Amino acid sequence: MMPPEQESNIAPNISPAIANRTGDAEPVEGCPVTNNNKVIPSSDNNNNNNNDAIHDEHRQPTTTAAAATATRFSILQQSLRPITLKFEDVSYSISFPRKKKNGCFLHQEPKHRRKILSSVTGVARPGELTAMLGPSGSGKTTLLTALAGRLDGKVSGSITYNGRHDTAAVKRKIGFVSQDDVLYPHLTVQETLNYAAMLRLPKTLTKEEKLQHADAIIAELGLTRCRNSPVGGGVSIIRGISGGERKRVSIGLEMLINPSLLFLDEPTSGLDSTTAQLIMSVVRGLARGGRTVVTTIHQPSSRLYRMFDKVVVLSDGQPIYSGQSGRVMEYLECIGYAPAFNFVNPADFLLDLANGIVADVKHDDNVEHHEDQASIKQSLISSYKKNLYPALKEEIQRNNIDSVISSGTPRSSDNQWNTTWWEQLKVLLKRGLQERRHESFSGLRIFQVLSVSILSGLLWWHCDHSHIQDQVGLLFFFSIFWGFFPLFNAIFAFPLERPMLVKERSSGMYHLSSYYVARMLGDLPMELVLPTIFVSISYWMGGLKPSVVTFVLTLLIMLFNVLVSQGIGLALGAILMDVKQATTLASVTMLVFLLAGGYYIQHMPPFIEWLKYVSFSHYCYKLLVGVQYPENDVYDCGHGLLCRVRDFPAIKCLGIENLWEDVATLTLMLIGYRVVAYLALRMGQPH
Ligand SMILES: Nc1ncnc2c1ncn2[C@@H]1O[C@H](COP(=O)(O)OP(=O)(O)OP(=O)(O)O)[C@@H](O)[C@H]1O
Repeated sequence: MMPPEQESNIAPNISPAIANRTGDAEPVEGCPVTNNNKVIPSSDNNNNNNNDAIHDEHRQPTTTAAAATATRFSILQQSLRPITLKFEDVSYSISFPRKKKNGCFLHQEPKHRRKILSSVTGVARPGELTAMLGPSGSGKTTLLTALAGRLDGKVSGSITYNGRHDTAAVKRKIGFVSQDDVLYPHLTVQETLNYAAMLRLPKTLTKEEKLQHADAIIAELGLTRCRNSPVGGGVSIIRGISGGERKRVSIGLEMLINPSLLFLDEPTSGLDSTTAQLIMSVVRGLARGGRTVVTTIHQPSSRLYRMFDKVVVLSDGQPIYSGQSGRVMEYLECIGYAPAFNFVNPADFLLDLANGIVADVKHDDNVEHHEDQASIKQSLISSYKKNLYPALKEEIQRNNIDSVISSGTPRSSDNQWNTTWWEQLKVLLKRGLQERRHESFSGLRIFQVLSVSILSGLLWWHCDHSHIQDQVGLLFFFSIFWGFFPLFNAIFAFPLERPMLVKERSSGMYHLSSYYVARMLGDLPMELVLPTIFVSISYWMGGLKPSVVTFVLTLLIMLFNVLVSQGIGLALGAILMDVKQATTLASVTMLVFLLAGGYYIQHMPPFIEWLKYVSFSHYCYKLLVGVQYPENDVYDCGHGLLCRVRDFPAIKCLGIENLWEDVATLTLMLIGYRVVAYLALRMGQPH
């Protein structure tokens, strides 16, 4: 292992041979292919040089790209810190509740455990591209997520980064490209990378340098042509850039920080072979730049397979090979699984074997061959344990000593946020407003509010002051409509943004509090403008008190109501993180609040009367009525008599006494629900 000062001076484009400085493992008796320590220049690997250039017809002239790349490297070169990833006996299980029969568990334990990963061992070094192969469901994604320190639940075994177990110290040096592209669909490619650059690049860089860096990535990934197109996709399936371009944007987001350790989950899934080749060339170029790159891949072509330096092959969560990609066939031949043809794609051959299929295996009379799939898999697992595992362990043990000596203490900058809290808030707010501008002021929403306000204005058209019952009906409608509407909008906020939040928080991009405040502030324009339009129309059409002061107070109460209702929606969404469940619960809650609001039932049985005290609609309704009908307000109650409005039965039983108490209760609710939403988010997110 290199001394630290030597490590940190590795230029981004160092050769893998320089990056790999480790001792040689002893060959294990029986099979010669056990040297996992070096990138061996096999004929396969030599061919890879042809792939280093990115063949992209959409790329900018090389001079632009080269200049941009030079800028990028000069800005971030010092942040590249080679990381050796070692994983030893990594195992992972999940537990499921057992099915009940006649109310009883079939087995003694109420849960059963399923092993997903079993004792996976390997090493990935700077400059190397390591691929995880295996059939679908073999545990590749689980292993990748565990290695990136992002797997929920307990992972047994040891995972170290330069000999250290602590992911927090290297969190911001790790890039993770998930299988599904988690991107904002309405932002353009340029905006996506610009905002990420503003959040992820160190505060030592100026805004211009950050944007310049984003430009360089766009050029380098051949995204210049589509830089101003929306990313697309998402739940509403917006038409945007192609799947391959979207994948490149995802990779670009991770390239921005010049990660020392890059994980990619099936970066080529669903892409044509040329685009897959292009993406893997980019990935390989990143590895050759001194990064440690680990990727899962489903069914690589032989061209792609040749790009890998190492492979880890899984079968039902158990490793059957872990080592040099170029020597896998030699190893398989040695353990009696020689291919029947000369030109076989090693990846196909490996996947067949991992599935327990030996159709393409040369028949050798001297070697005993199992027929059933389970025995074949078992035989491969046993061979791995006998031939490869001891050498891997020995290599890890030997290098552990070097790593501890060479890794030194983590840099203080590794644990710091890249940007200040205020900067995060500003960028997140701007990004949120830009992303949600369509949904916030969509024509449909405006139409919805306008039509309901005009309809209610017509229904209550110039309602006479003596028709108290009708007027309080309009006020109650105000409080209920603007209780439902913002609540159901707010419910979607966190469940829909969860994947993005988890992804960005896992990368240490921002404080949860800055995100939370930005999200709340970002929603305000829509939450406040629409009710203002509504009240302005319905109030005057409905013939409520023609006083500007009363109108303004009514509007303020409505806006207050909207904020409280939004808080409940945010809290329900954050607690349940499931739109369907949250919507169901919200409907029940609002129904209860509506019934207990004080309009429909004036004399509730005492044992259930408490419901009205938790209903924000009740307080809002009381305030609206209190403002509309001051203490000494009178109405014509027949026979030429004038009666006090507050003595009207529907108002009297509301018990309007001290309106400030209602304001205080609503304020408590306003703060309380938001605190609950924040705490629920915090508990469900990476810290
Ligand atoms: N949280 C979970 N709950 C239930 N099953 C899980 C969970 N996580 C993983 N599994 C199961 O573990 C196995 C491995 O899953 P994983 O996603 O790692 O496989 P994979 O090799 O990446 O598959 P693919 O190539 O299809 O993406 C699968 O059978 C999957 O169903």
